Amino acid sequence: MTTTTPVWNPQRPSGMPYHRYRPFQERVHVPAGHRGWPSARIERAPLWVPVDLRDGNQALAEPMDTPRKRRFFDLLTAVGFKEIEVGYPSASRADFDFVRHLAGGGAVPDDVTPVVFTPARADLIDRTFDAIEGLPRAVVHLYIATSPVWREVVLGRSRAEVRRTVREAAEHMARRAGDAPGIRFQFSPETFNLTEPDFVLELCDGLTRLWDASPDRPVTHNLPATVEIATPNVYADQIEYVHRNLSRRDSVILSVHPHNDRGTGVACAELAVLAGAQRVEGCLFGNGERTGNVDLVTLALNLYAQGVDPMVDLGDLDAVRETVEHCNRLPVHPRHPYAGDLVYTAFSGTHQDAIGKGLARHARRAAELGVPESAAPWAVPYLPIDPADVGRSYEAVIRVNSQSGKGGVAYLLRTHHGIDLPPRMRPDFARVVQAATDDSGREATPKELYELFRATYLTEGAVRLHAWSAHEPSPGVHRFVCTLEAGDRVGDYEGTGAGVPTAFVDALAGAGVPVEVLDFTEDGTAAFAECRVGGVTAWGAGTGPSAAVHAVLSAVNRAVR
Ligand SMILES: CC(=O)SCCNC(=O)CCNC(=O)[C@H](O)C(C)(C)COP(=O)(O)OP(=O)(O)OC[C@H]1O[C@@H](n2cnc3c(N)ncnc32)[C@H](O)[C@@H]1OP(=O)(O)O
Ligand SMILES: CC(C)C(=O)C(=O)O
Repeated sequence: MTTTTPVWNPQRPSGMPYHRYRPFQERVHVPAGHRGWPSARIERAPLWVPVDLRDGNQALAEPMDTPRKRRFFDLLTAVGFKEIEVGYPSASRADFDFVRHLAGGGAVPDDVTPVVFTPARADLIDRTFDAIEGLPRAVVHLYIATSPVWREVVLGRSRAEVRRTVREAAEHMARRAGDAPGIRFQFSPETFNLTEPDFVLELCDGLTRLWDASPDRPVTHNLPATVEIATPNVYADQIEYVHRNLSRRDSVILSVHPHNDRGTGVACAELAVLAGAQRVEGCLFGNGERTGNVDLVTLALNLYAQGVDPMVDLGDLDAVRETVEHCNRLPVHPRHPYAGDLVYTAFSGTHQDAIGKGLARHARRAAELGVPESAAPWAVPYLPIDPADVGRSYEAVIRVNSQSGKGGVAYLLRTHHGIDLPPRMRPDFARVVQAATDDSGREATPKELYELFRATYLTEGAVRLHAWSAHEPSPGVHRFVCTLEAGDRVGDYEGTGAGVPTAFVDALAGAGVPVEVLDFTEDGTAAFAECRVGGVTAWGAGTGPSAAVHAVLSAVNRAVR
């Protein structure tokens, strides 16, 4: 990359003290090696492991109590998660009690395995094992920070001392587990992404041996980006290096645990899976320490949007969100991928136009294929997935404000009120709507749009029609008899024509109001007419049984106004 500023870029030095921070290359050694991840593809979902009840929970101002944790746990099992980190039992009574609550029976489905988290201290490991007593299956997850800064600043231990601490903790875990068949082990070198790769391999391989892992009883090695420090490609290189160099690879489940400090947690997780990770830890909607853990909902639905089964059912995403918001007492952002209130909504005109056309084509395509719309292949512009697949209706897809255009306005009138404006009339009504929304500075609801439509096209004007009748004296010949008030003249008139509107126009001519009908459309709900009167052109509309007559009358009144 060039270091001199090109002439076309007028940006100036910020004055911020950026020089206080070091590039990742100076903080961590990323081994060069074979790099297969750039050309890999994700063809099936990794094992998702929600850590909301531990990592998410430890980041909350008010940690969850047992009823909230239980509600969250039930949601996770209902959605289809099969391994769930349920707490840090030695951290607090609330965490311990919840694990005891699960051990009490009834809550954990037979195919779900709870994970419990422990630091490398014998007394806390004991408390952890006391908590899981009675659970038929559990993963006991040991962690310790391993990177140089954490070793020096936090733990005050050398590499050798950390290695010894890990070994002693792991031996203690093995003793406590005895020969219980349902207990498996997990290890996390916390701050993996800042740790020397050879040290990670030394610790992980040592534990694979010590815990005697096998393909039938694999160990999980979980490699966290505890605090994100580099672009996601660096994390992918780090993961691929471990993936390719771990011993007894078939006895290891390689897991990742990205955080989101740089806002790239999702990218890190996806690239890590390309690089060989088989298991991903994260939280629903990205709760967690600081900027959060990687968001499992986004990851799962990103796969879904690529035609890969996410292996969790997020078909009622609003219900999932509601439970998570209740348990965490934190709102999900309206722009949050897939789940936010606004993520399937377009306000801007060209997007609305494209979505409206896309939805119409989707309906035609489904009909051609003879399948329901919910089964037809999806290709609607600006909507990466069908909102209906995650339980959203199309109702909020298009919303109108001053940024909107004719397509969006017409779509809302049609879908909410059954009024299908003819294409040539749409710009006319869009101008009316734009003037109103520019004046108010607000969105116009479908009800307000209808009110504007009514006030614009369905009101009376200077030319008034009093008593009238129409009949067809002979086939194809219509006769219109009426009393008309035009300005200060009132009189009885009659006209004939090929249809009711033309017979009415003939009567109008007799009353001294010469009208030329430029366009006329009628459907079951409404009629629309574009008329020219005295050189002025205007659109009008009518509804109900005399829609055709009122459409012409409305256009005339708008033209003579
Ligand atoms: C990245 C992560 O998410 S890690 C998980 C973070 N979660 C939590 O901390 C929530 C639960 N934590 C706790 O309940 C407590 O911190 C405990 C029980 C673990 C320890 O409590 P305390 O003994 O009061 O110590 P404190 O909370 O100050 O933690 C610091 C101590 O833990 C040590 N420590 C930190 N990590 C570990 C570890 N993985 N294994 C062993 N000891 C550790 C530190 O070296 C420090 O020891 P020191 O006091 O001798 O310097
Ligand atoms: C220790 C691991 C699992 C963790 O929570 C982290 O590094 O953020």
